Amino acid sequence: MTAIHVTSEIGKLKKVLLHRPGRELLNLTPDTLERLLFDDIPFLKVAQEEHDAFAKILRDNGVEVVYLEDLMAETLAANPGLREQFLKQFIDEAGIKTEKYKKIVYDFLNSYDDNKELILKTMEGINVNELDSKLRNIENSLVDLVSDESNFIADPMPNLYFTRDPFGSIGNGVSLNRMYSVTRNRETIYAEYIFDHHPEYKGQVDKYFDRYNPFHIEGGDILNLNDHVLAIGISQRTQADAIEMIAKNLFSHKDAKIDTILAFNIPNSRAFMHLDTVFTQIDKDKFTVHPGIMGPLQVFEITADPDNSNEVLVKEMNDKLENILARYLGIPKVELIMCAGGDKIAAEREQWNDGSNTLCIAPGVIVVYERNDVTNALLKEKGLTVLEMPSAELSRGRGGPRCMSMPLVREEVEW
Ligand SMILES: NC(=[NH2+])NCCC[C@H](N)C(=O)O
Repeated sequence: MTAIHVTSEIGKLKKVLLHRPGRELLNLTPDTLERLLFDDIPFLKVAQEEHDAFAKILRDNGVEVVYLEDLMAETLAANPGLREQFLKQFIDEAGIKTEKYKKIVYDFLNSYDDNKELILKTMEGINVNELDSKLRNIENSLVDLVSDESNFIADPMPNLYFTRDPFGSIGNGVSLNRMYSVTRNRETIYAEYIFDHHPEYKGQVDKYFDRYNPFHIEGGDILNLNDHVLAIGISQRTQADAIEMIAKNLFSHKDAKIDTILAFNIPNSRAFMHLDTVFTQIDKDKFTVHPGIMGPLQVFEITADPDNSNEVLVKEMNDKLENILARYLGIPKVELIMCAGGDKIAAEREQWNDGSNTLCIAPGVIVVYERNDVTNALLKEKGLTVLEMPSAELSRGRGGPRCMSMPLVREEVEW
């Protein structure tokens, strides 16, 4: 079996990557919420219970659940020399500038013997008070003290439980993303180490995009329609330039099967930050859609330029969304199911709480947030198997079941 294998949004899910929300959520404060992309502070204990319920639904349905923190700890355990390199890179990317502080933080982190504890600490963030005893003997550094907006010498990474975004599985490879925000860009370091050094992934995973590229793209915008067509959102998080770049990389890669990308231009707003907040596939011929995007949505087809491998051909599709999807999926008809049935207020409320953001674990079988009862009732009426998870606290981070999961292996779909 290949380490990564994802050629659809709906094929039976075999293996998925999650991150159980941890102490990083305890380091959110009212002043940092906006910068750290949260709308409120979740109650950690309940958020963890909800997340465990999510993992249980997946396991009960035959999915192997692996955790980011475990893969990363295994990566360090398998490569004893790597800890030093990882810590130095982590410290640099946390924005710690002076040699003195670098050394203090390095020693502090390196004192964690257990690899998993170390990884969880890097995720949690480091408050300057934790280093106090070590700082007592040195002068404070003006550079580090004035450049820090909070007491954190390394910021927490509270968005890590949205494992959908730092990389995206495409066929047997990945897009290792450069993120839109400073706070989330640090998250991709874990995927970089896992794909480069974890015994199961090293040398097995092609990279179609790299975190050091100049343009940003996030996994919530990347949807695998089938083994040769991707949909990618042009959104707050994903730039058109990044899509052209990944298109060229995919079209020229000898092992990648993707020959067409549909770029969905969606309005740039907090509520619609990624394509998957307004649009997910739930069955071979069914998608959930937020009615708010139907007017402004533009779809572009991107294909290889047969005359010039450095260029791509781009064409605007002037047709109804359901017709475009049916054509590229090669099926007669597609049904779009509107969030909350299209009622304006209910649709806006439920979309805000990720009513359109479903995780499909087999054709017609989806995991959803329980709170979106109007949309969920409609999905049941349409014949879907709807697996509901609790969501009072997790939803405060503005992401749903699809955002909280990264499929690593799915079965092929018989179209
Ligand atoms: N794939 C998604 N829709 N992810 C949602 C991520 C939410 C997160 N707070 C952010 O702003 O980045």
